[in-house]
Order: sequence, then C-alpha cells, then structure tokens
Amino acid sequence: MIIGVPKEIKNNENRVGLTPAGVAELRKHGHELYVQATAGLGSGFQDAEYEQAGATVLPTIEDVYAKAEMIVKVKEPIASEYPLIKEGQLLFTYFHFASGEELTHAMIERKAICLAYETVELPSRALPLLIPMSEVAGRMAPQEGAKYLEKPLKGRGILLGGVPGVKPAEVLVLGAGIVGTQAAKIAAGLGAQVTVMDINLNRLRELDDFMPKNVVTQYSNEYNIRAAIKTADLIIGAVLIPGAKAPHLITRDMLKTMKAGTVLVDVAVDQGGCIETCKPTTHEDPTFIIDDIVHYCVANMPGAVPYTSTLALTNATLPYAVKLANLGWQKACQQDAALRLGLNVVSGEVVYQGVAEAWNLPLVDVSTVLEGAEVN
Ligand SMILES: NC(=O)C1=CN([C@@H]2O[C@H](COP(=O)(O)OP(=O)(O)OC[C@H]3O[C@@H](n4cnc5c(N)ncnc54)[C@H](O)[C@@H]3O)[C@@H](O)[C@H]2O)C=CC1
Ligand SMILES: CC(=O)C(=O)O
Ligand SMILES: [Mg+2]
Repeated sequence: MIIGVPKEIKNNENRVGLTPAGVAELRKHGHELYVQATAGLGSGFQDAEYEQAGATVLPTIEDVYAKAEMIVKVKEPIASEYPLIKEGQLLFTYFHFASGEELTHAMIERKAICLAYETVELPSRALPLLIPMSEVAGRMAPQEGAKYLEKPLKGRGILLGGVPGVKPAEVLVLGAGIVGTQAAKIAAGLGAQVTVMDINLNRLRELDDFMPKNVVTQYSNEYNIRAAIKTADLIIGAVLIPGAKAPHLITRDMLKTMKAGTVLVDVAVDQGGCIETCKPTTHEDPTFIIDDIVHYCVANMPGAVPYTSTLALTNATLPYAVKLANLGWQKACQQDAALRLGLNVVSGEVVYQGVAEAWNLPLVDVSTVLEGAEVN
C-alpha cells in the first residue's frame, strides 16, 4: 500500500503520525512510504532519519495527499486539507466527529474512509488508541491547572500542595477513566486534596484500592457536583461517552457558586466538553475567563509534549496501521472487531451511532460498507 504522512498543521501540534521506526516496520512489510518534509521535526525526527528508514520525503502536503492510499496522521484534517482528500482515501487519525459538524460534512462530501483512533474499541471496552494520549493529557492536567492557579495567570494564587501549616488546594476530577486516574495520581503526588467522581462504582472501588490517602472517591451526580465545586480550586473534566458528545456536568449557572480564580481544565473538550462554558482553545491562547473562572480547554494537549506523545501514540497505532496496510481497510475491519468500531464515516455514509446522533444524520450499518470484502 502507498502510505502518506503529512505534517500536522493544527496550532502548536508538534506530533507526527509515524516515527522512523514505524516507517521501517511498514517498509519491512513491503509498503511504500511518503513523508512530508519536516513532518517529524517537532518530535525530534529529521527528514534524513525517515529516508534512512526507507521513506521518500516529499516537499509539500499536496504531494503527500496526492500519492497516498492511506494517510496516517494525528489530528483531524483542518479546512485547508479538505480539498486534498481523495474519494476512497483511507484516513487513520483522531477525528472527534461528535464535536465537529463542519468536519463531519466535509468528510461525507470527500467520500473518504475515516477510521478514527478514538473509537477503536476492544471487547473489554478499552480504547487502545485513545489510552496513550489520555495518559499524557491526564498527567498534564494538574500541571496546567497548577500553572493557571498562579495569580499572574489570573488564578486564585494557591499552591496545589500547600506548605506545612497551610492547607493544600482542593482538586475535583470528574471521570475516573484514563485521564481522570492519571490526573488524580499527579495531583495527589503534588500534595493536593483530591476528589474523583464517576458513575461507575466498580471503577471507584478500584481507585479506592490503589490511590494514596489524599484521594477520595465520590459518586458522580448533580447534587454532589454542586456541593464539591463550591470549595474546589482546580476542576478537571475527564468524562467520556465513547464517540458521543460529552454530558454537561457543570452548567453555566454553577460558575457563580465557585470561588473567583478557580481553574477549570476541561480535557473532554475534544468531545464537546463536560463544562457548558468550555470552547476549544489552542496552546497559543489556552485560557479564557467567564465569571472570574479560568477556563483551560486545549483540544490537543499532548501536542505540547511531542517527544513523549509521538512515541506513546505510535507505540499503539503502528500494529493497526500495519494490519490496515497489509489487508486493506475492508478486510482488516472484517477481521478485527476493534478496528471496525473505528470506522466513523465511510464513502459518504455515517456508520458510527454517536456521530449520526450528534448531527442528526442517517446511520448506515457498518456491515453494508464492508460487504464484498473477502475474509481470509
Ligand atoms: N484535550 C485533549 O488534548 C485530550 C482529550 N482527551 C479526552 O479526554 C476524555 C476522557 O478520556 P478517557 O479518560 O480516555 O476516557 P475513559 O473512557 O477512560 O474515561 C471516561 C470516564 O468517564 C466516566 N463518566 C461517564 N459519564 C460520567 C458522569 N456523568 N460523571 C462522571 N463520570 C462519568 C466513565 O464512567 C469513565 O470512567 C475524552 O473525551 C478524550 O477524548 C484525551 C486525550 C487528550
Ligand atoms: C486524543 C486527542 O484528541 C489528542 O491527543 O489530541
Ligand atoms: Mg484532542
């Protein structure tokens, strides 16, 4: 298969879809690789390393899209990339369609095959291609929160860990999945008093077993959330309903009940956010303030730590990229139920329920787009 790796063009997105090691692995399986010049630079990979691994480096993004049967990247295509996408071209990347109406319509119109990292799902319900970036964003969330709690950055001016004789800050984490767990661990490590809420009691039981004493768990409901936000200094949004819009657990009216200078880090912003007032921001301009509450809503947090994130992401995506390249998307998705769940928009049809519901579009059963693919 002919595989293309364009340079990411989202604001401050320094990750890249394949490392030189990934290129070498795909070459070993007999595939042709085209990488856009300087695509890996932000993650520490020179063009020459890609060439040594067997890729051809092409000067422009147009060249890469024109050549490739499969595009492997990190973030969703942005508007300037839409016209480059060819009918039937396989795009293997994050999409977050449930928070991108324009993107959804653009991909329907281009008749591309959109296989979204974030909805590839194992029978255990784990999301293997979201987990590594959730680990990164979860660990970053208290770090960003601590920064914006500083007074010059418009926060309350409180140190997460306090000092001897002065109480630590209170951190509320909504959602006890991958992001929430990592966030709680780091916040606790910095000495904060942490409360983690989830609707999954079994998950809260697990956390209760292994978290340090300064992490407590509480069932997530509106009553408990309304009470907890009054005293919280830092609130981290980490809920997910896979492939669907996030529920608004903190609504506009609740901001007035919080302390001025409270910081909200809504990691779930890429699925629309679990805080009603959150709107996606960029690393260049990450925060805004409503009712004296600092909102941090960067939709590609891991993009700021590409040396860690690119390796973590490609560790997880490469085996799937190899499978797609070896078998073609139809056979690969016939054979691998996890990969099949990654199909969101195929040849102009929406095949993922959460996306169809988000934008009121007809849902086509995924089996109909896979018909005719022979299974070995
Ligand atoms: N902004 C960014 O740069 C990044 C954002 N993310 C996003 O972070 C979000 C969380 O991802 P993961 O932790 O991997 O998901 P996850 O599936 O591991 O965890 C989500 C948790 O939310 C819980 N939940 C659902 N409804 C809830 C409610 N009403 N109250 C409390 N908890 C509830 C679930 O039970 C689950 O434990 C996703 O939207 C993901 O896309 C992930 C990585 C980077
Ligand atoms: C998960 C995601 O959207 C990101 O890593 O940017
Ligand atoms: Mg994101």
